Amino acid sequence: MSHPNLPPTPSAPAAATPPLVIAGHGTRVAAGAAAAEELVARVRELLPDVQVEAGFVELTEPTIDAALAPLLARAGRAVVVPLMIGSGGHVRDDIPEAIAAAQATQPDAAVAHTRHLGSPKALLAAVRQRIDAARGDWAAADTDVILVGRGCSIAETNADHVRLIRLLFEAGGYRQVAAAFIQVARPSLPEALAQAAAAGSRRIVVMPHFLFTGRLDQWTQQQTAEFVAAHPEVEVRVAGVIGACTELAEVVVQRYREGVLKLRAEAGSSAYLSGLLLAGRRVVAVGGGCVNRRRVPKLLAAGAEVTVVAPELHPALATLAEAGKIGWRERTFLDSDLDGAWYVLAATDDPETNAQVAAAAEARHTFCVRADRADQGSAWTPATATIDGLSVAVLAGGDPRRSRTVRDQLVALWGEASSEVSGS
Ligand SMILES: C[C@@]1(CC(=O)O)C2=NC(=C\c3[nH]c(c(CCC(=O)O)c3CC(=O)O)Cc3[nH]c(c(CC(=O)O)c3CCC(=O)O)/C=C3\N/C(=C\2)[C@@H](CCC(=O)O)[C@]3(C)CC(=O)O)/[C@H]1CCC(=O)O
Ligand SMILES: NC(=O)c1ccc[n+]([C@@H]2O[C@H](COP(=O)([O-])OP(=O)(O)OC[C@H]3O[C@@H](n4cnc5c(N)ncnc54)[C@H](O)[C@@H]3O)[C@@H](O)[C@H]2O)c1
Repeated sequence: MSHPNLPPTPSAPAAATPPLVIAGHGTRVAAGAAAAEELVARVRELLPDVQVEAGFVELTEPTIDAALAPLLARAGRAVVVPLMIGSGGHVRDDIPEAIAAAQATQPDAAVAHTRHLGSPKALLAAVRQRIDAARGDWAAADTDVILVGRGCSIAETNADHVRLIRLLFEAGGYRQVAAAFIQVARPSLPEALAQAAAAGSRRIVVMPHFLFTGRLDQWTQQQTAEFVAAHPEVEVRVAGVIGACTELAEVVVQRYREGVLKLRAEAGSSAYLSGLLLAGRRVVAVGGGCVNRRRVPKLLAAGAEVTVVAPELHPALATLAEAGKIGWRERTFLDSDLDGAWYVLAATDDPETNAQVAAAAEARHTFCVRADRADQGSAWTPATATIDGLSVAVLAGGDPRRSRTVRDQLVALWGEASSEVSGS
């Protein structure tokens, strides 16, 4: 089922492949800039149908807004993935500001700014490979690891780094794993090295937990060299940075896919979902057949005062009429039936009558569902369920089988979740 006023299906090419901006930090170090380019090339290989560009917060051209603006002009939307391990000021402030600057040039364009990279399993595996490559012939159980992060003024970001210490310790079988920060936060790398040596460590791998080589990596090497010169009794090896590896490219692609979903979710629907409180309000259902037979009991459950207009009624509706639970006008529809109505269902088997009902409702500024023509009404009926006071309503842009299926899946999920909670 498809209608001209409905949003495009997700399989339309424009929806499937919004362009991607990989938002990196930028560096003064040529090898670091080259690694960023290599990473972009790897992501392009993984996403052959997507235009992939890089933009940088500082030090490397182009800026994020300069990379993003032409993509928004062309495609009207884009995904921005921060090429950053932690969520510091760049992710929280600089990238949103750059996005806002690009959007100022294309006010109607949609941008999905995804999560930062974090430390998913794939990246952690790459970190372990770097540590183990540096460790070489040393047994893991004899090796201490110091994981060097950038350091940030935001405590949560530093805490994320410390969390990795535990994960690496559990996964790697090392003697000890400790955290250090190259800037802002403590312990500094010299402090962490001194502490490890004082605690008896004789073999230490220093892991610069940075994406690419750059100043932070250079400082890590310098500070380690100074420590080694002063402590000949301790052997220290410095591991390589994460680098433009497949694992990193795959995490970027994963973030991109999350961004595409976000764009689709934000694109919205031509229906604005709302919960109608109909208690004590008059609702007119025109037609006494199968469709209204399904819908009228739900309207009654919501407390609506329902009047059905139809020459004949489905037996279930007739029972309700006999019991005085609904009003019944035993005839064909008249426009005046809608006087005083808050909500209207046009569900006869005669399209002309349904059109007349919809027009009369429109003239009264009353919302009206047209059961035979999704595109001609002013409201749609979702597939619904209410369990323990939680209601779900699913619309599928006029595809009721899809909304019913998803509703049923949500109910099943809800059942599983509640049985987990109750332990039954
Ligand atoms: C979800 C549900 C809610 C409910 O009704 O409570 C609902 N339809 C349901 C069932 C159902 N609908 C149809 C069949 C028979 C055929 C089949 O099996 O496919 C069955 C099955 C049956 O009757 O058993 C056919 C049909 N439906 C519409 C058209 C006209 C058109 O598309 O233009 C035609 C073709 C008519 C023709 O051929 O002339 C239109 C609409 N139906 C909607 C809702 C709205 C879209 C909501 C959304 O975005 O999903 C919308 C646009 C307007 C509206 O009516 O509100 C409910 C499942 C609830 C549940 O299971 O609890
Ligand atoms: N939206 C949906 O979920 C859905 C599902 C199935 C069918 N449909 C569509 O909705 C229409 C109605 O479906 P149904 O299964 O309820 O039909 P049905 O044949 O069971 O019932 C039609 C009803 O309309 C009444 N009617 C006919 N002319 C009328 C008039 N001028 N004034 C008042 N009442 C009048 C009849 O007396 C009967 O009660 C179908 O023709 C079909 O196009 C919609």
